[in-house]
Amino acid sequence: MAGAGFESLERCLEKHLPLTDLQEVKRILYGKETRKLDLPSRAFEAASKGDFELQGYAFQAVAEQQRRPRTVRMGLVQNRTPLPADTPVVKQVTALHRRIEAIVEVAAMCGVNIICFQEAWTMPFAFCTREKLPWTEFAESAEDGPTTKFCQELARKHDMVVVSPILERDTEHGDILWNTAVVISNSGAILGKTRKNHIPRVGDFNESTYYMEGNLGHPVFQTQFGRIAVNICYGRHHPLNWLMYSINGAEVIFNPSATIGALSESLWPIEARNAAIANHCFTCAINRVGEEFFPNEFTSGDGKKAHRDFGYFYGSSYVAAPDGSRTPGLSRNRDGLLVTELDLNLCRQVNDIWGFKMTGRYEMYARELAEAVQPSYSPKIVKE
Ligand SMILES: NC(=O)NCCC(=O)O
Repeated sequence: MAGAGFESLERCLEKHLPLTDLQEVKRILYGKETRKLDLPSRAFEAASKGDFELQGYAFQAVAEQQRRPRTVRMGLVQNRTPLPADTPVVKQVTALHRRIEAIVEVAAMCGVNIICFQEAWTMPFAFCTREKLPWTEFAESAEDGPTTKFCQELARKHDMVVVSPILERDTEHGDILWNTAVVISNSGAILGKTRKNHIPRVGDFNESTYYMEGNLGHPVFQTQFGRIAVNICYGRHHPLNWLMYSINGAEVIFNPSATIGALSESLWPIEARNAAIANHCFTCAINRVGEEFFPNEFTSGDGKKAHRDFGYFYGSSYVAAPDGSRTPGLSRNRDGLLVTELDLNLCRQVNDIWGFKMTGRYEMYARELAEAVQPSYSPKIVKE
């Protein structure tokens, strides 16, 4: 399994393929080419000084007669946890706030309107350990926790919508924990929150030890820069989850994630991209980077020896468009900011061409699914 040594699929192709082959391979693998964004040189300088990657691409839509282009810029952030997992909790959170603050400064230089961080961005991904303390101490109120306050400051300062996926402690409902994304308007007001609907029970992703499936449905947030939704990590394996955000009107669906190479790397380029195609919307797939080590050994329930690491988080964050095109990914081994310019008019344009909403036969599936979930249901298998 490749670790930090393998930088990215794109670099590998660029290194080994002759230019004409590369163009054809990219056309087939990535769809219509995304234009490189002309970002300010001071942004690249700041990124280089801050030791993170900066890439920018634009998706284009056709000019329409009756609608002006709805051009917005998204920022996707992927990062390592800067301090070891056994550092005191507040120090870790503060270090992550400082790291993100620096990246958001660069996003602001690049004119980003909406920024999204990775899943549970204020903490190491400690759910593999199945231990409660100190990990549950990373949980915060979505409404007035220190991280939400920090993000409100960022939003006001930079006139930017901030999507902040955190471990939430809901003090109004028995102090229970949730895997939540807080959506903060560019005014600094909290627009609302949304919760992870599908909880993994796979490999070391022992997340059901900590929280349950979300109970807020599929909210879509109307921001000044378009309608957005958040499908957190493992939710990307569930096509109906994407569909419901889309049915509620999402034009852009973020997928803040934490996933490792051994489990999902070959699925990663497909799932969010397929969701963009199937739902006539943009999707933004974000993954964390690097390795995380925990103080106590844990087993993975696979008969192998106990260990202290989670595996390799492979970054590779990218954006996919409704026409099936996608940006190259950020690297597998560095912190990064991916800036993308989208014309949201592309969603309706592709809908008019492919018509998946029109041909989706949702009433047929609603009826059949309603029958299929009844305990008395038996599969309709035709036998000789
Ligand atoms: N964080 C999370 O849900 N990870 C599950 C693994 C995956 O979906 O790739």
